[in-house]
Amino acid sequence: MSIPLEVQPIAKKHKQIGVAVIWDRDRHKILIDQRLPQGDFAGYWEFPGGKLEEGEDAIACIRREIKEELGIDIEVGAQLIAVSHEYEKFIVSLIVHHCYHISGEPQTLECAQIRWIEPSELANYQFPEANYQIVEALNKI
Ligand SMILES: Nc1nc2c([nH]c(=O)n2[C@H]2C[C@H](O)[C@@H](COP(=O)(O)OP(=O)(O)OP(=O)(O)O)O2)c(=O)[nH]1
Ligand SMILES: [Mg+2]
Repeated sequence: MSIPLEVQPIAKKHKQIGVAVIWDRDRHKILIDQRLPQGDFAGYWEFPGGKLEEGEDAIACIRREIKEELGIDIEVGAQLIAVSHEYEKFIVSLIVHHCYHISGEPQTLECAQIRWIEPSELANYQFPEANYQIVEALNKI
């Protein structure tokens, strides 16, 4: 027997996101950006990154997204953490890597603003809920 259409649960979209914790040359500060004033999580702070494309792994995704969003070249290093979180409308898996700034001045190509901060300052910024495990992992370093 089939379930009537109106009572079938709607599967939430699952987004796989490559995320960069970019360390400055002295490896003391990390880069965070503020999302644009429209769209999902408008005005929240985040670590730059975006959706994995077909056939791409997290490392290639992060390198591409950082070039697109900030216009800089980075070295993608070891994974810090992978976090999955269910939001009201979708599920995200964030694959987070330590990254190192190689060259170029970060530009606000797809975000409202950019800041270099010390990990201990993360508590002063509003991040999406999925980020709290990332912040915790960074505070343990
Ligand atoms: N880049 C990034 N995304 C994050 C973080 N935390 C978090 O929950 N996300 C979520 C918000 C978004 O739903 C998704 C990635 O955002 P995005 O702006 O790069 O891509 P998107 O999924 O909004 O793109 P689109 O559907 O509008 O095409 O991951 C984070 O620290 N960085
Ligand atoms: Mg993005």
